[in-house]
Amino acid sequence: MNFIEYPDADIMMMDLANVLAEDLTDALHSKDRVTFAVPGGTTPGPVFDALSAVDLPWDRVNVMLTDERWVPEDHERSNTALVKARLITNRALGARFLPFYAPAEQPEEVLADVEAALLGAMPVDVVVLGMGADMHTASLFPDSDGLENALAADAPVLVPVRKPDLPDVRITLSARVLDSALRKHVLIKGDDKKAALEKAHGLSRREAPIKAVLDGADVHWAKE
Ligand SMILES: O=C(O)[C@H](O)[C@@H](O)[C@H](O)[C@H](O)COP(=O)(O)O
Repeated sequence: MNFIEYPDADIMMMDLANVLAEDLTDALHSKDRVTFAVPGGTTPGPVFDALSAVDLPWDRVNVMLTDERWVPEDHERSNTALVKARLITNRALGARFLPFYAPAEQPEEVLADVEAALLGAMPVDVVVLGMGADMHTASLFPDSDGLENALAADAPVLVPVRKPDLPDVRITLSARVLDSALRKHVLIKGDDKKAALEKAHGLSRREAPIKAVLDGADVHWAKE
């Protein structure tokens, strides 16, 4: 793990957008199409804004989430809506978005079809991940139903996750899929998340799921 500290969050967001543009360009030198996985949440928006303005062959880029809340795209908590509004726009409008959500009460009803549509885009070439102060990443939440499956060496590509304190069911790329990405970036802000990352080193993957993706990852941190 490579920990990179920035003087402020704005500089971090711009720098990460530039690094991601380089990573995607490098990946595109050796593949016709590349796959880019991005998180939802409140942190990555400014990176998406900056990256969407970069002149890349976006029509050769598959974009998918690291995880999604099981809600329709018009729901305020939809990560799909966030990515379509702030990343797949401007010069990146031509990127191909591969959705995780499909109209069904529960993800298990459509999981096989959703996952089948992703297989052609595997493996993930470049991934950006967030992290919570509880040391979750994507939707790999400690003490959640689905975590064991999502952490398994033979896990499927997508895993449903449920936890009583989550407002909705989640669907997440499994740890093995996230960890196998060629380039891994973790984007975090604030002292609480820095402390959580330090605490994670002494814990298991079940207690601190972020540990499942840290080998070889660049962690980008700014105070605020
Ligand atoms: O669906 C999501 O919310 C994200 O994919 C999730 O994994 C996020 O990255 C962390 O929860 C951090 O969220 P913040 O950036 O809002 O702190």
